[in-house]
Amino acid sequence: MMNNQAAAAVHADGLTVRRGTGRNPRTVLDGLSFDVPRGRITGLLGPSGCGKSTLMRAVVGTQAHVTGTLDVLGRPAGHPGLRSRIGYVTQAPSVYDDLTVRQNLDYFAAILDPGRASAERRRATVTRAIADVDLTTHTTALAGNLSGGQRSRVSLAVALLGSPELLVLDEPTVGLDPVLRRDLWNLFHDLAATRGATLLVSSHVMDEAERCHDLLLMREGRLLAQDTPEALRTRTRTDTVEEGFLHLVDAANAEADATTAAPHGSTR
Ligand SMILES: Nc1ncnc2c1ncn2[C@@H]1O[C@H](COP(=O)(O)OP(=O)(O)OP(=O)(O)O)[C@@H](O)[C@H]1O
Repeated sequence: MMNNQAAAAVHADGLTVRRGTGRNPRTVLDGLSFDVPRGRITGLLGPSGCGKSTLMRAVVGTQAHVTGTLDVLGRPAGHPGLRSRIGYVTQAPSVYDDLTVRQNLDYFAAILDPGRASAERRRATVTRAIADVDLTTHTTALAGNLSGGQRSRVSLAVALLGSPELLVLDEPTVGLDPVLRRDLWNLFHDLAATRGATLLVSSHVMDEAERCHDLLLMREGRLLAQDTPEALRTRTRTDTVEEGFLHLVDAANAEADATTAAPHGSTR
């Protein structure tokens, strides 16, 4: 029998995160338990503020006040040995505006793979990463002169440099036109299929859910469902993941209302 937990790229059990300062920290992730399977694309979907970025920060090890179990590539999240195995792209592109696209990539490649002896390998890696994100015609452009979408793709190229086993991408398609969005999703599928990478991709656009292999649907810091898009549609008897998500939200609300309205004589 396959051991899902051992095979998972990310395994969470009772994952809880409290954020905020002072005497009133808020629970923003509330006891999440899930697995992110290896070599597949898992979409992390839910409305703005539901906790997607916090979950991603916990996975890459940059989030404080994390409790419960959170294992990443077989090690506790945040373990130093995971740094080179994970590529992380935040919502704010982290590129140097006064460097060209190629110089940005050269800079980060030199940190990952330093030394004169690896210069040729670095050059090839940089060229491939630029091609991956379709910026070959912009290699000599200053990052500061690029559009928002192009800058995001430079960030993504940086994350691809080390051929990471796990890519954590926080809303990578925000602000992109439909053609670029499609091209990026094709790239994500290619990375999973040909390089065996695991991708955890967040979005609040539900139609992007249809492009994922697996889904984690979140709402208000809780997990509403973990399913494939098809299984979710079938289970909720809906035509789209968006309708399925709304169905689950309505069911959760009805359950909460029923609990609140429980009769006084209840034995609970
Ligand atoms: N530094 C912080 N201190 C306290 N609470 C925070 C902090 N940052 C975020 N939060 C709260 O944590 C919750 C989850 O935020 P998070 O950024 O993870 O959501 P999200 O789903 O990624 O939202 P979006 O799609 O808008 O990026 C929100 O209610 C937010 O207000």
